[in-house]
Amino acid sequence: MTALHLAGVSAGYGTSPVVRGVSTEVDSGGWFAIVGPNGAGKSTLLKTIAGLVPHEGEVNLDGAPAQSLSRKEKALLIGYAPQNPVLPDGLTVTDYVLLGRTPHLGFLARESGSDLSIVEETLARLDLGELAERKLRTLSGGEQQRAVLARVLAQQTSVLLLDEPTTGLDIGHAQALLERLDRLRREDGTTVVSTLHDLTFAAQYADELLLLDDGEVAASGKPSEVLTAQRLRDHYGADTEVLRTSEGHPVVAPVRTTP
Ligand SMILES: Nc1ncnc2c1ncn2[C@@H]1O[C@H](COP(=O)(O)OP(=O)(O)OP(=O)(O)O)[C@@H](O)[C@H]1O
Repeated sequence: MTALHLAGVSAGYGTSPVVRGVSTEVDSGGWFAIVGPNGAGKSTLLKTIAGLVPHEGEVNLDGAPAQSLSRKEKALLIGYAPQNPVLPDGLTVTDYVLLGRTPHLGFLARESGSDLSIVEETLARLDLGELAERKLRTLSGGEQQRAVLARVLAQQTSVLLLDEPTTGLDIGHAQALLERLDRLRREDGTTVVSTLHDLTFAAQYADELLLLDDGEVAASGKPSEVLTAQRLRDHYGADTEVLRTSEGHPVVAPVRTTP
């Protein structure tokens, strides 16, 4: 089943669109990574899917045009974690992650014991259990990033839109998070759409990559097809070698050009 369908999507902030003519499909339970150089329009495309930037063309979620869904319907379907979220710094980690349960509550209803256990379990999974009662503003950058992802995971949506989810995370926490997302899609059929600067991580976890450059699709397909040294030179201006792991996944290694 198709979780996300884009046809001829153009979007931006003013009169001239930042993203132009993007068409693609993402299967339910798939992992789709949007990659590309700084300013290519990756975050804009993700915000467009989340309904935060006006667009032309078709954005369909689970077969329904995104514009036809109410705010609540969208919040039950899509969890969106922005790249630089504004954090309400007076809140504790637990209270903040509980906000992810809001779409599941009835009008004026308070969170139930089951909402609290979902939050507790999510915090434990993201290695935040010991920080549960800490104020958000006292957390390190990587801990805050994990709290933002915990809020989105606690929302328990079928589609996750994650803007650079591994930014600020050390290699171990980044890997643990990506593994967690991978398990979610395998066990619950959650669809993951993420931007990722780390192309080696993108190649390990995503089954499809969309390479954006200057707002347009420069290439799309399996990571091993998209990630070539020539493309990385053409679109990032980077000198790289594309190596392979023992399992055959591409590893993008930057190569020093000066002697
Ligand atoms: N709110 C905004 N108003 C006006 N222009 C914006 C806004 N947000 C982004 N842009 C512009 O749109 C273009 C694409 O930005 P976007 O954040 O989508 O790129 P990106 O590929 O996610 O970049 P990065 O890798 O640096 O995070 C950039 O030129 C940026 O300056």
